[in-house]
Amino acid sequence: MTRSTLTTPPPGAEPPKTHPDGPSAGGSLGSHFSRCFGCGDDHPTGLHIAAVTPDGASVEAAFTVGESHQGAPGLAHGGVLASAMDEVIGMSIWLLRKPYVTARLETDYLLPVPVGTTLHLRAWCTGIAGRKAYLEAEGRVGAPGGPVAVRAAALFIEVDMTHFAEHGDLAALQAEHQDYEVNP
Ligand SMILES: CCCCCCCCCC(=O)SCCNC(=O)CCNC(=O)[C@H](O)C(C)(C)COP(=O)(O)OP(=O)(O)OC[C@H]1O[C@@H](n2cnc3c(N)ncnc32)[C@H](O)[C@@H]1OP(=O)(O)O
Repeated sequence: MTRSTLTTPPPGAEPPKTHPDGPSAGGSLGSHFSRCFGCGDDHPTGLHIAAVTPDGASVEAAFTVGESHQGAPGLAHGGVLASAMDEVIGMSIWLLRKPYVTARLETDYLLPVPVGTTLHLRAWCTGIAGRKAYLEAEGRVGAPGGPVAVRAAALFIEVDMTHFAEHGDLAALQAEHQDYEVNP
């Protein structure tokens, strides 16, 4: 894909080290927050993406484009597809059990995606350099080996829990993840 230097691991980047508390090969990831637009079960209009990890290091999910995801008539909105990419990439970095946020997301749209299409999504980490994580994702039409409709590359930055305390609603996050501490 067309990927900028900002989302390309620099020389010396290390492979990701998955956390022992993360799901093992074949396990489900679950939602990181019930009201998340990408994965939350309680979000009324969200994407409801549910992922598994085939190997403990990458994630896979299926996302069916619905009526509410249209941009042009009958076709998926590009922003919705970018959201799906962001979500599975975020799920894949959560295998490290450290909080990261999206700093940069690059997306290539290779094929139009009609309403009713199931996209088979996959995301993985290509390297870690300090607080920076480099990640990629793809969405294939109809089957895990189908044609690639969307590709993405991302730079995620590791933050600490004060990021959510200062800018968001840490209490809501901790209500679902009692293990998070603001000052671990
Ligand atoms: C606990 C579970 C939580 C799960 C969360 C799931 C989230 C799902 C994914 C999302 O949707 S996250 C929501 C969308 N993203 C954001 O709201 C992030 C908004 N941006 C920020 O909060 C800050 O800009 C950020 C934390 C990313 C960085 O700010 P910092 O002050 O911590 O770091 P700094 O600006 O010093 O940048 C650190 C390094 O990253 C680089 N960098 C930061 N932003 C960049 C960018 N956009 N492009 C390229 N490089 C970037 C920056 O140049 C620098 O490189 P060097 O160390 O080499 O100097």
